[in-house]
Amino acid sequence: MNVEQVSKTIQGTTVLKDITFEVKPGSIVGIIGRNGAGKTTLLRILTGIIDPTEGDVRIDGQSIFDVPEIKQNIIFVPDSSEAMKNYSTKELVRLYKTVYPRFDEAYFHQLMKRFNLPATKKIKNYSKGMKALFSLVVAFAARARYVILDEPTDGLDVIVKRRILRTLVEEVAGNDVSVLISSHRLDELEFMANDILVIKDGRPDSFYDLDTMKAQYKKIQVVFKEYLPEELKAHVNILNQTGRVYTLIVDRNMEKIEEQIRQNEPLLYEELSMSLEDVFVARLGGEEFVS
Ligand SMILES: Nc1ncnc2c1ncn2[C@@H]1O[C@H](COP(=O)(O)OP(=O)(O)OP(=O)(O)O)[C@@H](O)[C@H]1O
Repeated sequence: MNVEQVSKTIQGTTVLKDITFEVKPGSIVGIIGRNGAGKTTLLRILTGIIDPTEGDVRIDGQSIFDVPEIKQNIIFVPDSSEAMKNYSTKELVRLYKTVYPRFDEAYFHQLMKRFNLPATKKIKNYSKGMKALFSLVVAFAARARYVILDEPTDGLDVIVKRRILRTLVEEVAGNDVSVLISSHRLDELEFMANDILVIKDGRPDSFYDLDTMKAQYKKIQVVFKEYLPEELKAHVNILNQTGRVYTLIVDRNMEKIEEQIRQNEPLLYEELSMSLEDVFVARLGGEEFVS
């Protein structure tokens, strides 16, 4: 799937601007950004629910907006199953079969059994966890090549969460499905995503494979004799400060800053490993993260 310079303006406001990236077959792409950055709007465009103001989304070179059948390759799992609530499992299977001709009923029943999901007359009778699992069962049974998930583990207990994440990883590995996930759970994305798209105020901030992204920064723990020198404050991200102990994120290219830190003869200077959460703070943190 190729997302090409997608922009969206809603009521005169630019919600997305020039988003371009590629989803490779069999990969998991995590979409991260602060609240209101435009993630859900982007997912809705990628699914063909709303049109972009500019740009295109193509699968095998064909636009999902020009060739409606192409949308059979994409399934969207929204963050709520509200739309399904008054349907029975049977009715939903029938419905999905009309939209997704490759819907695999045998696989559907296999997954229902695996998750101990009973058939129900109304989806609203399911618990929150059951609803989330059911949405996933339907999505994978549809045999779409691209599964798009908005906050798939929001509000779920740890057991259900793990089952969902494991199923996602298995599907990608076993069936060559590609998954796009918008999530605030960076620890979860870190465990499974190959690539990460960072959106900042509707604009692409970066698109990297996770390892390259982490390699761009250095996380260091440093203890100064006094406090962090003023001249450094504007050039580092302070992740944490306890007394004179600082955890900082420094851009790898900012050798001058590192040199300046060392010139202050810190009592301790230690490199730590970067997490995706650290990258998020470094790229999107802004002022309020700096103490
Ligand atoms: N239909 C709409 N009408 C007006 N504004 C909209 C509409 N849809 C989205 N927006 C605006 O677009 C911006 C991006 O919203 P979006 O829901 O895509 O963000 P998000 O990154 O998914 O946020 P969150 O992480 O909080 O769910 C917000 O400022 C929102 O108010």
